[in-house]
Amino acid sequence: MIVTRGLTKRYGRTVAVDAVDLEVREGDRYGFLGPNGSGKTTLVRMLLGLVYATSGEIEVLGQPVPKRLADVLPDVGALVEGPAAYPHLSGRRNLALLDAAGRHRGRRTRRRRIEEALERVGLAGVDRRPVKAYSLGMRQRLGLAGALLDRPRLLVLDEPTNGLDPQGIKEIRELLLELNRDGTTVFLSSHLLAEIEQLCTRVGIVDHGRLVLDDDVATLRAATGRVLLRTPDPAAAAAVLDGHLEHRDGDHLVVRYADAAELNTRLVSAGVRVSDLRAEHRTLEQVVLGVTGHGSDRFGGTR
Ligand SMILES: Nc1ncnc2c1ncn2[C@@H]1O[C@H](COP(=O)(O)OP(=O)(O)OP(=O)(O)O)[C@@H](O)[C@H]1O
Repeated sequence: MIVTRGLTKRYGRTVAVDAVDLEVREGDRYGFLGPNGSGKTTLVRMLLGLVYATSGEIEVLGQPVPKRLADVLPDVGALVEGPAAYPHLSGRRNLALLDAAGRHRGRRTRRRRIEEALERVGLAGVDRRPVKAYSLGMRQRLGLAGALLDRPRLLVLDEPTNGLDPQGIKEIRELLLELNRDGTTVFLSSHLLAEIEQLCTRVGIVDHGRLVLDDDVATLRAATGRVLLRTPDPAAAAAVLDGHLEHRDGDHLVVRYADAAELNTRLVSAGVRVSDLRAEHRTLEQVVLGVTGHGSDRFGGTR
């Protein structure tokens, strides 16, 4: 759906995007994660032909960009850096103009397309007030509605939840999940770890313009081989688990054990009561820390 090879963008001495090889496959929910200033917006703009690369290649939907941009754009819904809209017109009017400018579709069905798009982004009840009276969150939703008018195969979204409150973020996440279930590939950039962790199937981590990691979220979050255990009988548990015990703090035990279910059986058969037991998984934050040395202070783990 998206392939880049050696994609580079320089602004004078600043290398905003540095030799990025990216591959987004059909059906992915791909999160492009990086701290502010790491080059996310520049890369997104290059994908959409808004900025020319200094060097490297881009393919979107199998076509070279920017060469075949006109063929590609009708199938791509995009939202970059705060959506543009005519501030003195209503949201519906803005969508009508966008729809008219898009690929040739019947005027008679325009109203339905607009109402459907507004409905999907939670703006169905919006009145006639001009966009300049909208909150940032409403503008963001309107931008998304615009990106959905064409029922795109691919959505490219730069920080789509910027300016939204937690409820708004959740709604956008659910919307993107639903669109993805219906077959839309989603590529989004974000500096929010939690957002990527909750939404994405794949993650690319960018730091100072370089792609430092690109993998399935499930692989990154694989079990560590340790089990976190809580028991009212810690001494008895420690005796049973001789050789496997890594750490003990009161009734909390950290055990090196590959199979959590088997460990549970072993404890219970030995008469050790278990109040909590779970396989430990790496968090995305630990993964990010491992490859960049930066934690959620730079990545915005929470809002
Ligand atoms: N038009 C430009 N002219 C000069 N430098 C630029 C330009 N656009 C971006 N840069 C520089 O390129 C680097 C990457 O910027 P970019 O906006 O792509 O990062 P980002 O990860 O999207 O950050 P943010 O989340 O803050 O938007 C930064 O150092 C920025 O200052």
